[in-house]
Amino acid sequence: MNPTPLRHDPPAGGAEDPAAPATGSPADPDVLRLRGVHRATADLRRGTPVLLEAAPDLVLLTAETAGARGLGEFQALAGGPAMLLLAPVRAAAVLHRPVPPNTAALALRLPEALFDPAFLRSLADPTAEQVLPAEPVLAPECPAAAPAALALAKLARLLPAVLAAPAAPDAAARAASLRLQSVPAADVLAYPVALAAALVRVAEAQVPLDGAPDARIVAFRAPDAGVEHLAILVGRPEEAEAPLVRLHSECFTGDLLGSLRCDCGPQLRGAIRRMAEEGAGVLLYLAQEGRGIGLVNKLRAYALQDRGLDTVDANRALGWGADERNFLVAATMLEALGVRRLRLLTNNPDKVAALAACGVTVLRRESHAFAPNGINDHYLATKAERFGHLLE
Ligand SMILES: Nc1nc2c(ncn2[C@@H]2O[C@H](COP(=O)(O)OP(=O)(O)OP(=O)(O)O)[C@@H](O)[C@H]2O)c(=O)[nH]1
Ligand SMILES: [Zn+2]
Repeated sequence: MNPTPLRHDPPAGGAEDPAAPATGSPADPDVLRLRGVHRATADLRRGTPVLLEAAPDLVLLTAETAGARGLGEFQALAGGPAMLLLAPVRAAAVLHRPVPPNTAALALRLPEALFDPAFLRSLADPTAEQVLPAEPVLAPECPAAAPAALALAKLARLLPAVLAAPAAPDAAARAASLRLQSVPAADVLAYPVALAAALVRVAEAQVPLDGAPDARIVAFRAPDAGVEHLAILVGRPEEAEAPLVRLHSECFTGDLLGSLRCDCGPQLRGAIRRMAEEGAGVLLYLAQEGRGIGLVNKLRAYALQDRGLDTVDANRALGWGADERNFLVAATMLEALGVRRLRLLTNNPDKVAALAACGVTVLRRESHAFAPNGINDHYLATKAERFGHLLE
C-alpha cells in the first residue's frame, strides 16, 4: 500500500525536520484551532462555561449540563442579560407557536430567577420531565453568534440549547483566572471541515474477520482532537480499478447489539460479505453515531419516535438537523488509502453526491437494501420517503 501523505503527517522518523513546513508543529494554527474547539466542547460537557469570541463576545453554558457551579461561573463572566439559545423546532415547541422560517437560532429571555438546572434541562430536552415555572418569551434580539453557539453544543454532542450572555468587559481576565476556555466563533464553524482535512493514519493491523480472513483495520485520528474513524480493508482494494466501498456510520445499537430498530447490523455484515466475495473492498466505519448526533441523542430520538414522531422529525424536535454527517471525513480517508475511483454500496443518494463533491469518482451506486424485519419497517419507509433512499 502506498498511502498519500496528508497535511499533518508527522516528519519521517518522528524527528523535527527544520526544513519542513510548520504544519503539525506545535505552533501550527490549524492544530491550535482544533485544540481550542475540542477543549471548549470538553468543558461544556463537564458543565463549565466557555467564552465565544464574536461581536459581541458571549459567555456560554449548555443547558443540558448546567449545574450550580457552572451557573455561578457563568454569572461571574456575564455582562448583560442572559438568554437561552434554541434551534427553531425546539423553540417553536417551547413557545407554543410557529417561528419564522429559515431561522438558524432563536433566543428566549431568561431572568436570573430562572437559572435553575431542572428548568434549563426541560427547556432543552423534550424527553425530560417538563418543569416550566414561567411562560418563556422571546428575547428582543438574537446574538449574531447564536448559530456558532449552537454548533459548539452540537460538536460536544449535547442538545443545542445554550445559555448565553454578552461577556462583561473584563470577562477575558476573569475567564483566565478561572481557567475557562475562549474560542473564536469562526473556528467553531470551520471545525468540521478542518477536522476532516487533518485526519492522519495512526495505527494499522491485520484483523481476520469471520468470512473475510484477509482483512486489515487502519485507524485515523485528527491531531489535538478526539474523534477516531476506522477503515476496514478487505483484500487489496487500492490495487483494484474501482473497488467496492461502503461508508458506514457507527450504530452501537444495530452493529453491536443487533437492534431491530434499524438496518445497520445486516448492512455492516452484508457489506463485508460482499467485499470478501469480490476479493476486495473498503468499509469506512465512521464515528457518526445517530447520523452525527451521538448515541445519547439517538436514544432521545428513539424515545420521541416511540411517541409517534418519525426519525426525521425526532431529530428536529431535539434541535438537530435530520442528518448531521459530514462525508468529507470519508473522502480524506479514501485519499489517504489511495482509493480515488470506486463503486459505492449504499441506498443513500446524499452519500454519492457528497463524495462526488469532494472530488471522489463514484463510478456507480450499488444497492444495499435488506428486507424489513417487522420492527424497522416504518424506519426504512421513512428513509425512502423523506431522505429519498433508493431501495433498488
Ligand atoms: N438520529 C437517528 N439516527 C439513526 C436512527 N436509526 C439509525 N440511525 C443512525 O443512522 C446511521 C445509519 O447510517 P448508514 O447506514 O451509514 O447510512 P444511511 O443514511 O442509512 O445510508 P445507507 O448507505 O443506504 O445505509 C447510523 O449512524 C445509525 O446510528 C434514528 O432513528 N435516529
Ligand atoms: Zn442502526
